[in-house]
Amino acid sequence: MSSETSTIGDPFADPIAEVTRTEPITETTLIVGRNATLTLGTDSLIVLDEGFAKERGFRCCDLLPSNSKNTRPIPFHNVLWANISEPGLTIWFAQQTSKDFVQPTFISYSVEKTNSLAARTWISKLLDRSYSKSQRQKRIKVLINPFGGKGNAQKLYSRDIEPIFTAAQSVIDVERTQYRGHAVEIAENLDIEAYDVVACCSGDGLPHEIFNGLGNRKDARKALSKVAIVQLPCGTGNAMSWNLNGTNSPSLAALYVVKGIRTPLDLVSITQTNRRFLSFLSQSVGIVAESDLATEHLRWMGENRFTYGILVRLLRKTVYPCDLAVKVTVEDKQTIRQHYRQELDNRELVSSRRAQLAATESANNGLPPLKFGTVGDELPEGWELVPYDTLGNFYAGNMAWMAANANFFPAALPNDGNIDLVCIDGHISRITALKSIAAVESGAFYDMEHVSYRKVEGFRIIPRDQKNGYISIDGEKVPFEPFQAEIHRGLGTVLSKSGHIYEAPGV
Ligand SMILES: Nc1ncnc2c1ncn2[C@@H]1O[C@H](COP(=O)(O)OP(=O)(O)OP(=O)(O)O)[C@@H](O)[C@H]1O
Repeated sequence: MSSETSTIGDPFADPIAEVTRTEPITETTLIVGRNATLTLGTDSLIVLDEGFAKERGFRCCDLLPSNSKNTRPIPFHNVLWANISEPGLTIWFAQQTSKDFVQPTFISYSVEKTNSLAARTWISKLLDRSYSKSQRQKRIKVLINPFGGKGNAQKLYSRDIEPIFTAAQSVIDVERTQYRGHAVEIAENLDIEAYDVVACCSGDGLPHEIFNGLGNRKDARKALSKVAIVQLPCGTGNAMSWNLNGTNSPSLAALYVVKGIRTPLDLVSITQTNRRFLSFLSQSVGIVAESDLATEHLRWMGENRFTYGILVRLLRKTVYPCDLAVKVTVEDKQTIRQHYRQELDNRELVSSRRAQLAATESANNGLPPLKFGTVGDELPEGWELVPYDTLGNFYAGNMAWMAANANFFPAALPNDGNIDLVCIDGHISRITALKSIAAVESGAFYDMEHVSYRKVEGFRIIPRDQKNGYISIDGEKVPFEPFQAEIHRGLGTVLSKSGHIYEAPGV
């Protein structure tokens, strides 16, 4: 285990020291055997081996792209582990065999006894460069939903994911979920001192359950800040993996978990009747919820069932009347764009990306108190219920991509303390409606005049004049009843590629 994992004292301190290693690296080249050297380059380990030309002395699957006859680069990002033992020095790395697939392999060289101290020092520098800010040898609780997606999560785990974790010397503990809601119970009872990560081999359903299980605990805030929740995409909806790692490939996602940077994630409290629960992805009322949840009978259509559901409703000009009160933080698109662009260069520390705790609150407390109360309370001061008689689409997002190619919330940020809210009137022309669908994919959606896009801290929505309808929270159906939402800045923790933005194209 890396020596950087100590969190003694402040339970909200990130276990990964937020330091940039600036020590000068004087010895970057290691001579291995008579005819080979290993050099730490700018982004890659450069393997120079006279034997490559003859294909001798290089004990690996040997499918690396070749720079020259004798030289092969291995990007630091792909280096999983390195060690020295009796036979010599071995470096494990994830080898890209196609655009969407990596698999672990290794190179191995003998090292002279007299050179072993230098080799150990060199390995330590190699691992520093390969892991940078990411924690090494993460302790991972793996959850597999045997029924996720097409029911092949177990197969994907064994074939694509586990070998990467093992080669990276991760400490793994695997459990299969047995029934709906099982992951909530697992998170409620998890020994949070024993794990750094909960990795869900599933769609977006299991991460939703884990956030909620941790949120139900007496030490919710500590648990949510200590344990990072990640998705290894094995479901039908894999929005979490798309947003945080830009991929739907289980093996690439596994590599990103190994190299992931701890990132605080805003979470949203939802109150409905007497219940309070957490949402990490989206809340929708109307067309999006209905197109997803009311088309279960069309599962045979695959991903097209959602588009089909939307088209049918758009052509019928379906409306979803409601009363809506919103606590807006940024109203106009140009200011939102500036807000987003500022974040691109923001290298703020993990600790300051979480909401500050009031001095009186203990780190071990449960969920933060609700600033705006519950849906059953009087409207908070300054909020006003506005009737929306012809609302067509109410869609609130905490992440950008809602599915592959569905970048509904291009200005969404992991921890800016805002929910992005899109509202569209249901009486727009059919042509405009159809253009909007195409625009979501092309990226032109945000700037369309009829698309209202706001950043908000909370909202209350009261559907009316409809007997039955659909409300979707993170893709899960909840009762068709009024609900209120409120954001908590950086309450949760995930691992991401960048550490501060989503992988979807922004604004
Ligand atoms: N063994 C199980 N039997 C039945 N349901 C389960 C089991 N394990 C997990 N679940 C439930 O499956 C649901 C969907 O999970 P997940 O998101 O992983 O899959 P998905 O393929 O994206 O599914 P969906 O398309 O239904 O959202 C979750 O609500 C979870 O509680």
